[in-house]
Amino acid sequence: MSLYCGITRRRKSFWCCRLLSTYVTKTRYLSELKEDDDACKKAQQTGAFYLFHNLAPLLQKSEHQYLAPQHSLLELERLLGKFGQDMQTIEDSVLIGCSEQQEAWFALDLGLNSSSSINASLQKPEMETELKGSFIGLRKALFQLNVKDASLLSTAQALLRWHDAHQFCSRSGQPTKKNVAGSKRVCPSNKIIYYPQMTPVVITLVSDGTRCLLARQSSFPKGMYSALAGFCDIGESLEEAVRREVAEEVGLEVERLQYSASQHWPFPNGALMIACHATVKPGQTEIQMNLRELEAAAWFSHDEVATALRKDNPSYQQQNGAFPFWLPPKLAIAHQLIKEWVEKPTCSILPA
Ligand SMILES: NC(=O)c1ccc[n+]([C@@H]2O[C@H](COP(=O)([O-])OP(=O)(O)OC[C@H]3O[C@@H](n4cnc5c(N)ncnc54)[C@H](O)[C@@H]3O)[C@@H](O)[C@H]2O)c1
Ligand SMILES: [Mg+2]
Repeated sequence: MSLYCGITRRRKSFWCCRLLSTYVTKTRYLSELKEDDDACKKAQQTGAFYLFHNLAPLLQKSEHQYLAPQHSLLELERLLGKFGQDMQTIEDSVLIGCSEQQEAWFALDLGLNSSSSINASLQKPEMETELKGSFIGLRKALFQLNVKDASLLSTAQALLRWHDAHQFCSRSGQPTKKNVAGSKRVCPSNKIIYYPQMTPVVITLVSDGTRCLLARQSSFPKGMYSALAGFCDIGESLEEAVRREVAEEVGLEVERLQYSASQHWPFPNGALMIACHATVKPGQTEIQMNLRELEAAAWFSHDEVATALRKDNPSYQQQNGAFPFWLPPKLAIAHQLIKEWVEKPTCSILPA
């Protein structure tokens, strides 16, 4: 017994003294900032701010891509002062991450119609000149950002949007108050805590063993086809959501399902995209398209898909008036799912 205790003690001290990895240190720092308002306020002093206006991020154009500039608290205070804005606006900022050196990153929207920023929407062009950038819709800019900025700005936009839409307690009707990091809102009258939410969405690449099924909605850019996507219903498992969505949209029953990857997606209101491969029952490949949801759906050969993957978004129209077939850009999980199938078409017919 005593020997056992000795080993346990030695192990414990080993774990406590072990140098934590940068990732673990960073994660724990962020978790501390979410729980400790004073620590988070302190982090703002040395932190960096990403600016938004009505949920459009401030961006600077650099050759073929956009860059997301950072601003210090001092620069932000100077900007707010110059435009006669209330310094309290800074309290609306939300924590979105930190660097490896533990410089905290925040996002702040200068244009949302909270009481402290009511005049800001009038000053957008002047602010853009002052900040040497433009506030550009994320849908337009997302695919011209590097992976780090795309991920940070997607998180930031989803969090800012959630706070803007959850200003009041749904039970008491009283204004809710955010913590400094913006990881929750609390109703002062009944202490109900609201946490930011995202909606689970399944995205499925259906295969019949040799071909894959791609579809388009009328709202997609012309010529672009993607895997089948759909919001999970309440109470559903991931598997049930995939089966239902495929049945609803193209009238087919899938039988084998394999999880591939997931991705946070900022549209329409912050979704967790869960990507899967699935196969249809042998011989059951006749598409019965749901016209309320889709404009077109078809089976595509391996060659057709592999060729389309190599092309960028073609903005030209063919002579017959049709638009060439193309696939979602690299950053979208749909692209990754399709690429995975092209590289290994059997990935969707492995036993689940
Ligand atoms: N990142 C990617 O690669 C990728 C690819 C395709 C689709 N998507 C995303 O997936 C999302 C869902 O795809 P879809 O539009 O085909 O879904 P869908 O097939 O479930 O159809 C959308 C309809 O579902 C209903 N709906 C049910 N729950 C909803 C909820 N929580 N929020 C909004 N609408 C809800 C609405 O009537 C809406 O019109 C899209 O918004 C799109 O942005 C992402
Ligand atoms: Mg759909």
